[in-house]
Amino acid sequence: MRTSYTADQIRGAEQALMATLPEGTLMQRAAHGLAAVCAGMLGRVYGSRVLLLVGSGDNGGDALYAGALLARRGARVSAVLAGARTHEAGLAAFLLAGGRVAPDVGAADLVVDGLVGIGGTGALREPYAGLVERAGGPVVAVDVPSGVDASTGQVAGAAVRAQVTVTMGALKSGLLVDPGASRAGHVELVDIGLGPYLPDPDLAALTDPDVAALLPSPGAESDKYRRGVVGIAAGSHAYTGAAVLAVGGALRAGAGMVRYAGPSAPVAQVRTHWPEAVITELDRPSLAGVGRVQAWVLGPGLGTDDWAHELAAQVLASDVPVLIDADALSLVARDHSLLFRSAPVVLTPHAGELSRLLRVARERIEASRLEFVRRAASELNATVLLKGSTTVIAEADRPVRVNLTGSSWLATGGTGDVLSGVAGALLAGGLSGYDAASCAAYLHGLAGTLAADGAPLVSADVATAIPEAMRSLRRARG
Ligand SMILES: NC(=O)C1=CN([C@@H]2O[C@H](COP(=O)(O)OP(=O)(O)OC[C@H]3O[C@@H](n4cnc5c(N)ncnc54)[C@H](OP(=O)(O)O)[C@@H]3O)[C@@H](O)[C@H]2O)[C@@H](O)CC1
Ligand SMILES: Nc1ncnc2c1ncn2[C@@H]1O[C@H](COP(=O)(O)OP(=O)(O)O)[C@@H](O)[C@H]1O
Ligand SMILES: [K+]
Repeated sequence: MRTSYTADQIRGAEQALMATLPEGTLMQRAAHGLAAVCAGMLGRVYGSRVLLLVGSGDNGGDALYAGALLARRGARVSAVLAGARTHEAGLAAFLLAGGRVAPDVGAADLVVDGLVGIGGTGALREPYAGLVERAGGPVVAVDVPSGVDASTGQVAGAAVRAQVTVTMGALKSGLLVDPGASRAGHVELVDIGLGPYLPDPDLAALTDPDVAALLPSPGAESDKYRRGVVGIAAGSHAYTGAAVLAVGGALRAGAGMVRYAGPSAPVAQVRTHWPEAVITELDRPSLAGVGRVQAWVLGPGLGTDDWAHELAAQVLASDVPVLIDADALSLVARDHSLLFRSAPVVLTPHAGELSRLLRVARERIEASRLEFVRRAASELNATVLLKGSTTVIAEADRPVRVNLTGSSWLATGGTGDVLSGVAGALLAGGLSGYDAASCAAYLHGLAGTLAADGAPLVSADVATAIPEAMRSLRRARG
């Protein structure tokens, strides 16, 4: 499990650790780690040109001490002092090591962004914003890319786009969640001894072994019913493909059995693609003849008419976990009373669907994914998986899970339908909503990466690659 923290949490831990150490120790540890990463990026340090962007706080201090270490190894290091103040001891060490102060940015083999770290608030002000725009060359960000909110990943204006971010002591949540995550590039963590002082994390991210340990796998006593039967209420005369994809996701993710219920047009498609599915053709919105399931997937391609509403109401009146996706999210947005039930609910909206559920503009949700996924989980009393370039999963009183797998090739029609089937199979297999959603996002992202392999994929490829993704996890676990 990887964990991350807000700026306030980091500051609290740093203060507790600092109280046990001689003054300046932490900054020296930070600077050594930073200089080592810079040296690795430069390859040959001697004779290279390094430009430091130095702000008024300790983030600038880290940059100056690291600049001093590089200057001692023969780099030509210059520093633009952008703040009203400069870290005094850091500047003295930098000048003593042969660094020089420059009036403005110039050509460099490496730019070190020490403008602001966890002390940054809001959009970058001038002259910082202008420096960020003008500086050329590969950038290593100190602690967080300046302009990215360390706690949330929000970017309010100009922000550094780093190749590498060297972060001190522990990951900051803003490095894991877009838009901040895509500004951070590759993240290197420098151990400064903060571990024992860290509180419960703000975010948690599953890793290969975590997911391998959580995934259900059949034992000697298993049969198809014990492995989990998933019901899929999806598809309509207008949208048949979504049903095929959701059923495919559930089958490939290891459901013991998939029961599909829908009208004649998607039934014909599902029957053709998935002879394994047990199908009930519905001529009216009733689940009377469908048989028992351990979890439902409700919504892909379902439509939003009265027929769909009635079917959704029946599914939600059951006593098993229900995953609500796509059109069923629109039904719920119009009629929140559908969510009044005691069995677990997992919602899997993208930002547009969450915008309808919360009545908040889509752009605001994309800019502040953590805030709105938390709000949705608490207001709707459900596990909420918010899809997109960063997928985040929230449930009341648990750390938000952030998904670290995936590929932007997944941004293509129908991949969300596959995800709903995968998550449904895991719910039916006995995982909680929180674990089923997190593991499904992880597998789906991994399968997307495997299926794309650097080129376009179609959503059915993602379902096909789910077993390979599972195998790769189990291989990693040994
Ligand atoms: N504590 C420790 O043990 C360790 C800390 N470490 C390091 O210290 C960093 C935190 O240092 P910090 O607290 O001094 O804050 P920091 O991020 O440098 O910036 C604060 C100043 O920036 C300014 N400013 C803010 N927003 C702005 C904006 N939008 N646009 C423009 N300016 C803005 C504002 O200054 P003002 O403008 O008010 O003069 C504010 O005072 C941390 O990230 C890590 O790198 C490591 O060495 C490990 C040990
Ligand atoms: N830029 C991106 N990077 C990574 N994953 C993405 C990106 N954009 C979309 N995705 C993923 O692709 C899937 C798209 O789902 P969704 O929006 O429901 O599409 P559809 O409704 O067409 O099935 C989600 O799992 C989402 O997280
Ligand atoms: K920075």
